[in-house]
Amino acid sequence: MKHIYMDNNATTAVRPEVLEAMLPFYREQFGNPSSVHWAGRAVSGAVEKAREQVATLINCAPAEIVFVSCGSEGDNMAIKGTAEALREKGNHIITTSVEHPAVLNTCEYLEKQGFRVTYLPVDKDGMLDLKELEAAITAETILISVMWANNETGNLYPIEEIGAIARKYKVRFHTDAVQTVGKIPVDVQKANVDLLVLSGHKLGAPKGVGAIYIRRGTRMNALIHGGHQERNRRAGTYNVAGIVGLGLACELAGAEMAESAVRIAGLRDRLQEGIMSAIPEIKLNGHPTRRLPNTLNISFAYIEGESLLLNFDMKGIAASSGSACTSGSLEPSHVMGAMCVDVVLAHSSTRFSLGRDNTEEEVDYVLEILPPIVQRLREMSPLYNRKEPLSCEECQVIRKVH
Ligand SMILES: Cc1ncc(COP(=O)(O)O)c(C=O)c1O
Ligand code: FES
Repeated sequence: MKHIYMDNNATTAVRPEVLEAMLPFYREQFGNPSSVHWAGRAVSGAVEKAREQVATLINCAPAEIVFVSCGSEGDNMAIKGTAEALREKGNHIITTSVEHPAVLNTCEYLEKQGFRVTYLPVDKDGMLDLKELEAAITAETILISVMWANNETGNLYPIEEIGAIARKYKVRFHTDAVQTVGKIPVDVQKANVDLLVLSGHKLGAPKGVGAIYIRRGTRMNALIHGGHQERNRRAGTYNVAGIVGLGLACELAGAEMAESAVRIAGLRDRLQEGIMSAIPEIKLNGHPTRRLPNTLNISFAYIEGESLLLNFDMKGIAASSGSACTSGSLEPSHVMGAMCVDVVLAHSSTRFSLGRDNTEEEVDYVLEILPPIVQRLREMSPLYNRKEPLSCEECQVIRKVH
């Protein structure tokens, strides 16, 4: 059976060159970079080289990069570290209703600690109203946290404009760029961000490593206390091999980005157009143009995203419904809920996220097998046969989305 992987927003394969570069650090170069002897010295240079590679990709100074274990840790550090450090100044945080759980659940945690959080709504395309954002700022606001790209729809948020607003009101600005870095150009100077988070496993580096950019002079509390690594900003023995892998993946992504973004967008558009011309009653979720080059999120009315994925899986195709963190539950995604996608469509939202290894043949294979699967599932669907929208009262599956 063919294996076609179209779930690159969940995770990516480690690039072969990246794995090769990492291996020596599991073998002969096993030292702890914090040690002053030969074994430590042999690897501390590799960590610093990786720091430069990451910094170059996002246009900051190497000293402004702190290595962490994953995107979730970076988001926790950015938000909790700011909330604690600026508690005297104010207790209000602004974010959006479509953030990843790493941000949303951190904000909910802080609400329990006495912080006030504004969750900005989005329109039906999943976009923000910046006037609403500006109006939400008060004298108490200490942080604005808006993701650069949404993991489910691929929507790109106007980070430069939000950064300018944050500057105007002297509010700190954090962006979760886990889905963005490595896919499209990211420049922290142009974007006016103070804190930015990225994650290795989304760009061809391994799982278990990420980084946070902390603009020079940004006062933050640490999340993990212990040794003096990362100039007291993040304790814990370095994941040397992971960090080396992240550094190389960033360098490769930077070198290839222009070419690969165009190629991947071409494949994504071929998939989108093929689906749209072959299957009726579908809806594109997210903004049609302001989105990542690799992401396509479509709802196939009347069918369950989960059953579609199961049928895909049997044909060797890996895609996803909702985000990797929330799929497995039958609740529709909070992102679809925030976009007011109706219940029949929310349940059938399916995400294809392409990557550098996908080919035109793979797209064509998906286009060949998809229409008959959708047709068969619709024929089996009681909703399709009755041709009427489901009311909230009748909804057995969704607890509360609107
Ligand atoms: C937008 C976004 N933020 C944060 C994360 C969490 O990153 P990690 O898996 O490295 O913890 C993800 C992962 O899916 C994501 O898509
Ligand atoms: S349709 Fe709204 S809760 Fe079921």
